[in-house]
Amino acid sequence: MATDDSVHPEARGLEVVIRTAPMPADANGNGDIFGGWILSHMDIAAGVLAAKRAQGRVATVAIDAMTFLKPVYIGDLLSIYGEVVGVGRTSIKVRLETWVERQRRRDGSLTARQSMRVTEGTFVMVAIDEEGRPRVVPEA
Ligand SMILES: CCCCCCCCCCCCCCCC(=O)SCCNC(=O)CCNC(=O)[C@H](O)C(C)(C)COP(=O)(O)OP(=O)(O)OC[C@H]1O[C@@H](n2cnc3c(N)ncnc32)[C@H](O)[C@@H]1OP(=O)(O)O
Repeated sequence: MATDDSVHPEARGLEVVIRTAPMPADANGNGDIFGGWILSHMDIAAGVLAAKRAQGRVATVAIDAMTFLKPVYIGDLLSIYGEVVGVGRTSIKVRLETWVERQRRRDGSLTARQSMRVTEGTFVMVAIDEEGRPRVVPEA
């Protein structure tokens, strides 16, 4: 996946997996959105894409190259885009980008609408069976 900040993922044909709006309860002590909140949504997004590809249950085994590029503010509209970038015997690699649409500054005052990439990361998901053991990813 290209990581050119100037090219929106929708223009690159990536699908939005999760779209949500962070709330004041999701903020950290600085008033920005807690990284763990964003990460948990990315984990779910990776799970959705991997579960579709695996045609069933998956578990996260590793998160690689996770980068928080810019803070997320209360009032942002947050969208997670992603795609499957690799399939092993039992594992599926999903690359994700989180983007926000912003109309308010950190202090809540209105600003011109902006769109920016705020995180990126690669999640390794494993297809698992009913007992939680790795299973072979079926042919696409
Ligand atoms: C039809 C559907 C509609 C869709 C609609 C459903 C939507 C539904 C969405 C729900 C979305 C929720 C998504 C949340 C997902 C969690 O939050 S899961 C919770 C957190 N994760 C866990 O608790 C997992 C704990 N770990 C484990 O249980 C075991 O380690 C695992 C994952 C089963 C793997 O078992 P293992 O014996 O270690 O397996 P092993 O054979 O050594 O390795 C398996 C594969 O992983 C790779 N691997 C292992 N370790 C690593 C590592 N550190 N780095 C990279 N790769 C690794 C191996 O190379 C291998 O890959 P392949 O070569 O086979 O491709």
